[in-house]
Amino acid sequence: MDVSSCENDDHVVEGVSKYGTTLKWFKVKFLGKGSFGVVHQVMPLENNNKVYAVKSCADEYSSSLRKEAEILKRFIFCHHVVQCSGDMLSVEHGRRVFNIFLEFAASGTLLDLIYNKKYGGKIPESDARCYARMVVKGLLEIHERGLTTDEF
Ligand SMILES: Nc1ncnc2c1ncn2[C@@H]1O[C@H](COP(=O)(O)OP(=O)(O)OP(=O)(O)O)[C@@H](O)[C@H]1O
Repeated sequence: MDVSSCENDDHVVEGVSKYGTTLKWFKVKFLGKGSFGVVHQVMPLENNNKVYAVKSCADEYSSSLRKEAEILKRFIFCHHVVQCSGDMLSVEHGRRVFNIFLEFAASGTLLDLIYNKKYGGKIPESDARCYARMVVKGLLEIHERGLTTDEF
C-alpha cells in the first residue's frame, strides 16, 4: 500500500484504505485529544454534506487505535454506540498516520456536555435521566454482542 503520494497540506488530507480506495478530507476543526489520538471534525472533499470525527495517531503507535476501530466495527447499526465507518492511512508531515472515521457527535462527550454553556457544570435531573438511559442502552448493546473487558 503506497500512501507516500498523499497530499501534505495542514487541512486537506488524502487517505487510502486497506482495499485501495482513496478519500480526501478537509479538517474543519480540532475537537480534542485522548489517550490514543487526536480528534478532528472533518468533511470529505467530494461530499460536503457529510461530517465525521476522525481520530488519528502516528501509524507506528496505532495498535490501541486499531483495536478501538476493530471493536467499534462490531457495533455497526447499534444506535447507542458511536459508529465507526472505516479506517484509512494518510501521510502528514512525512509521517504515516492511522485514522478512524467516527460518527460526529455534535455535543462531544457527556463530560463536554456537562461543562458546556447550556449546563455550566450541572445537568438537571430530567436530562440526566435521559443521558443515563442512553448509556445503559449502549451497555446493553455491547453486552448483547458479547464484548468483554478481556478484549480491551
Ligand atoms: N465522535 C466524536 N464526535 C465529536 N467529538 C468527539 C468524538 N470523539 C471524540 N471527540 C472529542 O475528542 C476528545 C478526545 O476523544 P478521545 O476519544 O480521543 O478521548 P477520550 O475518550 O476523551 O479520552 P480517553 O481516550 O483518554 O479515554 C473528546 O473528549 C471529545 O471532545
